[in-house]
Amino acid sequence: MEAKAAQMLGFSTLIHYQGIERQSQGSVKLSRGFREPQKLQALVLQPARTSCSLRRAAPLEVACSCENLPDLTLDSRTFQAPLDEGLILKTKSQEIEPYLNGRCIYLVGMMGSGKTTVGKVLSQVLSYSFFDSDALVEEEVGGTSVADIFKHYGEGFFRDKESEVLRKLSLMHRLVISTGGGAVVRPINWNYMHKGVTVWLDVPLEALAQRIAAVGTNSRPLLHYEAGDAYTRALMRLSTLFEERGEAYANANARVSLENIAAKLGYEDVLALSPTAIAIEALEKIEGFLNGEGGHYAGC
Ligand SMILES: Nc1ncnc2c1ncn2[C@@H]1O[C@H](COP(=O)(O)OP(=O)(O)OP(=O)(O)O)[C@@H](O)[C@H]1O
Ligand SMILES: O=C(O)C1=C[C@@H](O)[C@@H](O)[C@H](O)C1
Repeated sequence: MEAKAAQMLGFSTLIHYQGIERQSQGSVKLSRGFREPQKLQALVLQPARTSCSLRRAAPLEVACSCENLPDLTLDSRTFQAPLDEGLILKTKSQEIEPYLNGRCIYLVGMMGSGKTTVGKVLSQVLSYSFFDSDALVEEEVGGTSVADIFKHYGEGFFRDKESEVLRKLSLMHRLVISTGGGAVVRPINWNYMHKGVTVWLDVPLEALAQRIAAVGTNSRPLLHYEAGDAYTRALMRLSTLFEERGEAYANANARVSLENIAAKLGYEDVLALSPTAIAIEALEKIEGFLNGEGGHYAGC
């Protein structure tokens, strides 16, 4: 099945993870089976803990170490595998979709963590509908923006509306929901969200601050205080919020750490990760959760 998948994805070579030695970041040594440097378009397969899983091929520097051949290091750019993330995403979503049984996916995470961006990708690939709970609150309050709701009615009023929106959503199926960054603070909201599968997008605060500084804080009232440049302001406020909420996010069924994805794929900067790469990781983590639920899902 793995060979078929590699062929389907257009890779000429399939390398099992056990057959390579990691040299340094982004570089591997092929320990057997490669007699000479070849023009590889390699798919590296790394068995996931719970089921076989297609790993994205990171840029590879290939070194040959067969008998009679000196180790050779080849230019990683020459051997960078084409990355059909879209196809991997589709394959993974088709694998797990039946086991979700229509349960909704709730994305939780700090402001700017990508819940909306990644949520839309997930909803599309799972053929689910997408909802943003902040947008639903705005509708409930006659089209008033979140910033104006905070300003005119206060945070408590907003939180009540948010809980009401989550209660209504918990009665529905086949939705991906981007929740408000603070939805995790009220225990009652977890009662609603745990009707589905909850996924925490865990993004380093510095990266969040960079994203938020780029778009401004006007629509994010809880970030709209401190003096200083936009990045420092956002970082200070995010740090305080995260101290209050870190534990609450950890209630989610699955944690998607952008730092972990970046390390796996050989990126130095989490901001370089595409929404698709993050969505693939989210599906893999959801798969892990479904596996742990009591053997309902055995993967491939
Ligand atoms: N993987 C990504 N690559 C590039 N830009 C991204 C990525 N994820 C999110 N962004 C950008 O970061 C900003 C915040 O993302 P998004 O609105 O999806 O986050 P959010 O978690 O829904 O935020 P909030 O809770 O504040 O509504 C947006 O400008 C979005 O385009
Ligand atoms: O982190 C938060 O508390 C918030 C995040 C946004 O999504 C909005 O729900 C609102 O601005 C509050």
